[in-house]
This record gives sequence, structure tokens and C-alpha cells, in this order.
Amino acid sequence: MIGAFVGIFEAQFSQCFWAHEEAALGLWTDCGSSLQVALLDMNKTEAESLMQTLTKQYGQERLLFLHCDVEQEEQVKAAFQKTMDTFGGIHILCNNAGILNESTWEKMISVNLVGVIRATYLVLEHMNKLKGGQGGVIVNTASLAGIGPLVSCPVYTASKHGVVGFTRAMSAASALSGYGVRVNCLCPGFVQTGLFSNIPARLGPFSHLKDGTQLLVEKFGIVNMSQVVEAFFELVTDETKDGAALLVFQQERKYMPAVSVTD
Ligand SMILES: NC(=O)C1=CN([C@@H]2O[C@H](COP(=O)(O)OP(=O)(O)OC[C@H]3O[C@@H](n4cnc5c(N)ncnc54)[C@H](O)[C@@H]3O)[C@@H](O)[C@H]2O)C=CC1
Ligand SMILES: CC/C=C\CC(=O)/C=C/C=C\C=C\C=C\[C@@H](O)[C@@H](O)C/C=C\CCC(=O)O
Repeated sequence: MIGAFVGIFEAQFSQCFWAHEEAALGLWTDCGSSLQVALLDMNKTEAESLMQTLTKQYGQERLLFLHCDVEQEEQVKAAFQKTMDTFGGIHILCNNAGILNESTWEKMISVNLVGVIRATYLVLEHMNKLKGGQGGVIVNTASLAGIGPLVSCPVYTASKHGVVGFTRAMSAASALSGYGVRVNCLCPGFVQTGLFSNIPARLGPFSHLKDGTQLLVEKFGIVNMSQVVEAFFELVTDETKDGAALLVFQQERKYMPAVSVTD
């Protein structure tokens, strides 16, 4: 889990994550008897409080926090190696780290898109069956903005469209190459998290379009975090899902068919 601490995954981590343990463990033969989780994030403050809570519930031996900035290749590489050394394998990667600020758009591309690509390529060094791995599944957190444009956030939209496109292409490349690694993406609507706070201040040169964004929030409503985590586990545990984009709305979730230029 990268960028998992606050927001979408924190609040529901306990309830949903371990509820799917048996289904997730059943996917691979070398998983052992319990789900173990490495939480990688650059926010140490948030990490410490969550780790205390989770450690009390599930024991220290099943949890690992690693400070990691997805913009830094060596930190991601070291975090995955530490995870391998601690737990003996990596079967599920969730690329969840993301930021929203149209004023720092190059950083947004670096975290939201380049960070997903970097972590995917580095985890394949451990997951890829052609490199001695056991295979696995990667779930990239995109957004509904990865499917349709958010007018007030053109670069955030670009980063999320990039995540969807990379997911679909990487899935096909993995399947055709025999890596044994499925790659899917999660496309939630609005979720009440830190990233969703103070939206006008995050729109940079497009803050004058904040009213249109508010209308979208009213139109789409707010998705519960548990709905996002349930969708995540559907993409992890359903082995038929590969190259999938799962849209999570307030009232339902549904898959977005891939578009082909020859359709
Ligand atoms: N909140 C929302 O309405 C929606 C959020 N998303 C996506 O969900 C993902 C999670 O975001 P939220 O939980 O909403 O926001 P959040 O701000 O609450 O959590 C984001 C997490 O990513 C971490 N992070 C940020 N930059 C990082 C970096 N360079 N290296 C490592 N970790 C880093 C943060 O420390 C934080 O723990 C993001 O990719 C976001 O784009 C998608 C759709 C809707
Ligand atoms: C401002 C960003 C806040 C949080 C991050 C995030 O990723 C949230 C995304 C939530 C929803 C995005 C929806 C995008 C919709 C667009 O692609 C168009 O489909 C909307 C166009 C029209 C809708 C209004 C209408 O139909 O009248």
C-alpha cells in the first residue's frame, strides 16, 4: 500500500481490509496463513497514530510502516526490498499516493502518474514470475477524473487519465509477457479526505471555476471510504479482472469498458 495512511484507506482499513483476508490469501500458494501489510507513506505523523491502532488490533508482526516518497526511486526500491526481507514476498500493490494542486502541476504529474509507473516497475522486480516472483495484482488509484475531464483540474485530470491508460497497457503487456501480474485501476468519485478539503485553494489558475466543481460535487455526491475499499478488494480478489477500470459512485460501482480506436 503506497500513500495509504490518511484519507481513502485509513478510516476503513481495519473493517474492510482484514475482512477480505481469506479471499486474498487464497490467490497465491506462498502467502502463508495471514495477510501482512506494509504501509508506505511520506507522512510519518499520520502513520504513527494509525500504526498504533492497527498494531493493537492485529499484532506488530503483521504490519510494517516504511517512510517512502514515491518521487524518490531509491526510497521506493528500499521500501520494497525491506518489505521482501520482512514478509518474504509482495503479492498485492496499491498505488494510492496522490495530490491535488493545479498550481504545482509538475509535482502533481510526478506523484500521481510518474510515482505509479515507478512503483509498478519496481514491484515487478519482485512480483514478476519471469524473475522468480509468485505473480500478483496491482491496483492503481485513479479517479472518475481519469475517465472524464474535471474542467477545473486539467492537469489532475491528465494525471488520472494517464493512470488509467498506463493500467490498461501495463495489464496487456504483463499478460502477453507472462508476468503473472494483473493490473487494474480504481476510479472513485468525491471522497471526504484531506485531498478533498479546501478545493478552491487547490484549483490554482482555475479557481474561478470552483462553482462548477461544487455543482459536480452536488451532482455526484460523496462516496463512502468503505465503498472504495470494497471496490479495491473486488479488483484484488476477482481473478477475471485484469486491465479493468472500476468506477465507484455514491449509489453503485461499475466497470468502464476499454475504448479501442477500431471500435
Ligand atoms: N478524495 C477524493 O475525492 C478522491 C481521491 N482520489 C485519489 O485517491 C488517492 C488517495 O487520496 P486521498 O486519500 O483522497 O487523499 P489524502 O491526501 O487524504 O491521502 C493521500 C496520501 O498520499 C500520501 N502521499 C502524497 N504524496 C506522496 C508521495 N510523494 N509519496 C508517498 N506518499 C504520498 C499522503 O501522505 C497521504 O497519506 C489519490 O491518488 C487521489 O488522487 C480519487 C478520487 C477521489
Ligand atoms: C476537484 C477534485 C476533487 C477530488 C479528487 C477527485 O479525483 C474527484 C473526482 C470526482 C468526480 C469527477 C467527476 C468528473 C466528471 C467529468 O468527467 C464529467 O463527466 C462531468 C460532466 C458533466 C457532469 C455534469 C452534468 O452531467 O450535468
